[in-house]
Amino acid sequence: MAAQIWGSEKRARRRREISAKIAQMPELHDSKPLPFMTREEKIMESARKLTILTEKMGQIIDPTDPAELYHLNNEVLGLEGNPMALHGVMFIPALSAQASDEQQAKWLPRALRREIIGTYAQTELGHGTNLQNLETTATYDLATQEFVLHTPQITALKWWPGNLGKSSNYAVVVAHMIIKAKNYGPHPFMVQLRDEKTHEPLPGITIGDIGPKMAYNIVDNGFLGFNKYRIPRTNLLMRHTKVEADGTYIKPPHAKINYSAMVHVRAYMLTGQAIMLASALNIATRYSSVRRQGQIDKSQPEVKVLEYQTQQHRLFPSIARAYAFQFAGAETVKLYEHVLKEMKSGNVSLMADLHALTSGLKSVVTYQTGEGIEQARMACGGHGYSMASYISEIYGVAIGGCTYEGENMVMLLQLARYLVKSAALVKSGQSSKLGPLVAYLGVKSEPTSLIDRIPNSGFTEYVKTFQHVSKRQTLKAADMFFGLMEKGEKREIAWNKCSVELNRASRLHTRLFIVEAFVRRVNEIADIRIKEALTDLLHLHVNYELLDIASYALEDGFLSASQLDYIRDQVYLYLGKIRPNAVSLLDSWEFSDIELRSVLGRRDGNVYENLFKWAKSSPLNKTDVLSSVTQYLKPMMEKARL
Ligand SMILES: CCCCCCCC/C=C\CCCCCCCCCCC/C=C/C(=O)SCCNC(=O)CCNC(=O)[C@H](O)C(C)(C)COP(=O)(O)OP(=O)(O)OC[C@H]1O[C@@H](n2cnc3c(N)ncnc32)[C@H](O)[C@@H]1OP(=O)(O)O
Ligand SMILES: Cc1cc2nc3c(=O)[nH]c(=O)nc-3n(C[C@H](O)[C@H](O)[C@H](O)COP(=O)(O)OP(=O)(O)OC[C@H]3O[C@@H](n4cnc5c(N)ncnc54)[C@H](O)[C@@H]3O)c2cc1C
Repeated sequence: MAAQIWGSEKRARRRREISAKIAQMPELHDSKPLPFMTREEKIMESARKLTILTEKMGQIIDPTDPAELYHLNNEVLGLEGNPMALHGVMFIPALSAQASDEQQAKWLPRALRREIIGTYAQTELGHGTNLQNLETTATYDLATQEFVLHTPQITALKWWPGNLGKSSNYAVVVAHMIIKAKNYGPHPFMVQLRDEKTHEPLPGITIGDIGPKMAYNIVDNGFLGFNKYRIPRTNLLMRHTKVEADGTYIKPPHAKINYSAMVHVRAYMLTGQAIMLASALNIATRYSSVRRQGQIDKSQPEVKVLEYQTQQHRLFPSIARAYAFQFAGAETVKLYEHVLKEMKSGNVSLMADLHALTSGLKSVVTYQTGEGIEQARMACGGHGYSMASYISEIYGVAIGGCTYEGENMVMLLQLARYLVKSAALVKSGQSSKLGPLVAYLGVKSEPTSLIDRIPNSGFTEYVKTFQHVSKRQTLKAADMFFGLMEKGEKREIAWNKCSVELNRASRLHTRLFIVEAFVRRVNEIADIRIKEALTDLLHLHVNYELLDIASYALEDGFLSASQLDYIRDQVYLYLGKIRPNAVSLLDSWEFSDIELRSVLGRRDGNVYENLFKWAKSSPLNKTDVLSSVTQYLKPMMEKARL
């Protein structure tokens, strides 16, 4: 099963080897539990480990393999980030995709050797979503052949970029490029922020940390202002766009090609979210098979809480989602790598499809991951609320994904633009022009669903039902939009009035893609036992998901009330079938105790003893009487007693 999850036997084996090596290297372990550290201590601890990794990484992993890097990162540095998180996740990808060969030769080897640390500085205090209204300017000075970076007012301060505040000395900065008074829109520039020897901010740069956040507190998300700060013309990233010395602008082959670093993260973060969901579920499911509370049959001893159907219903559909996200994420990464290669050689024809797909997936996956992790926390009762479970930290980190790389509603609306264009093709009789991901929009469906009507139909009827609801909602939302425009509404006003319906269409389309990716994967599996276990999980997935969106299929009679009862019964049936495999389905992800960082989710199940040990190690317990008591509470009580 690990081979299915991680993509191959070799990958699963490599993960095990890497975990085993890390287990033998105490210098790479947390020196104490992260929840007991202050933010400064955590940052220090993380930087300490990063420097060891820089020295020893080659002995542990193949540093050119992103999957191995990511595993190393999760084991050693953990989910809460590190002082170089953005360096690997966005700075290097931005340079790789957007810098010319000459620029890459100059900067990439230095970045890869970690001579410099970089980040991606785009969002500002006043604008994150609406990139056209970013306010930082890069004005070309023809006389000196330099760009002058400037922050005209407080809302133009860069705000949020990870590791910008304290760690990075370089950044890819996105600014509006102005040449001879003409604004060419946001463009990426390579900018040195700090002196390479002293690490002091360079003159003309204001920089710092934005303060503690809901989670990710090892990352120094920062602010950045420029006061007429000059950089050479050749620091504009010029793989696709060029500015000649005389100010001539050569436009890129696609207007949004400079957004590739964002698409990179949107594509890669899906499996990251799956890992966080599976981690939280692994903790909750293991604990649920240790925790005994109450009886189902009063004549029997107390049961493991995992025996309760409500507990299974809380956890198991999310186990199915974690697998589904992992499989859909793996497909998306492959597609992204393919499109990136094509883009580099000038073929930009697949960019719109990739953008639509990653926008929808990013939104649905982060939202459902958040839901699943929060349910996992609640499923652990009181101990889930303790930082000893570590689930709240996983939740805080995962939920950030709903906002970064494009706020979820906004990204769903991006996919909706693509769906509405596709609907227009269907309506004008041009269904043959639909791309493969939306081809179903042009296919006439049966009048009613055949779920439970055709024996041994596998998942086909389920997929058709998802297709039906997705198609119907897309066409309905598009009709609403076109109808408003026909009545004379301006395009943008009409769009806003339909946006809730449009986003519903985007979610349904994305959920269909996720179901299809799960079905594709299960169909490929040769090993009978693995196929059986995953088929059970897929049964739970399709029935649970369909029940969740049933109103869309009920309102036009595509599904009947009796079919709905059948679907509900199937959910209960598969909860029971999955129960014996539940812990194994999560243990198969092979998270080590080092990586999980959870007292509740320990592999050995020795929860109570270790919870007590953990509590005793709290800094508050170093002394029996705290100074808050001697200084305030004790005098108060004494005064009251007089
Ligand atoms: C030991 C060391 C360990 C290191 C480990 C490294 C290992 C790495 C491996 C794995 C990585 C794992 C990843 C895990 C990650 C977690 C880390 C967390 C880091 C978090 C970092 C966060 C960073 C950020 O948030 S950066 C800032 C992101 N900001 C946004 O996303 C802004 C959102 N807004 C937008 O994108 C745009 O404004 C917009 C799309 C909403 C609108 O754009 P605009 O230009 O205004 O558009 P408009 O003129 O209206 O035109 C719209 C048309 O353009 C089309 N379009 C838009 N975008 C694209 C695109 N990208 N591609 C193609 N087409 C695009 C759009 O469809 C419209 O087309 P139409 O035809 O007109 O409909
Ligand atoms: C943990 C974290 C890490 C980050 N890292 C980085 C980084 O490294 N580099 C970087 O540059 N940035 C980074 N960001 C910033 C992030 O990319 C932005 O916060 C994000 O893109 C959302 O933009 P915003 O904050 O402007 O939200 P807003 O756009 O102000 O969103 C507020 C509300 O308005 C709604 N809204 C906005 N526009 C529309 C619209 N057109 N239609 C409908 N609704 C709309 C949204 O849906 C939301 O409900 C990070 C953010 C976080 C939380």
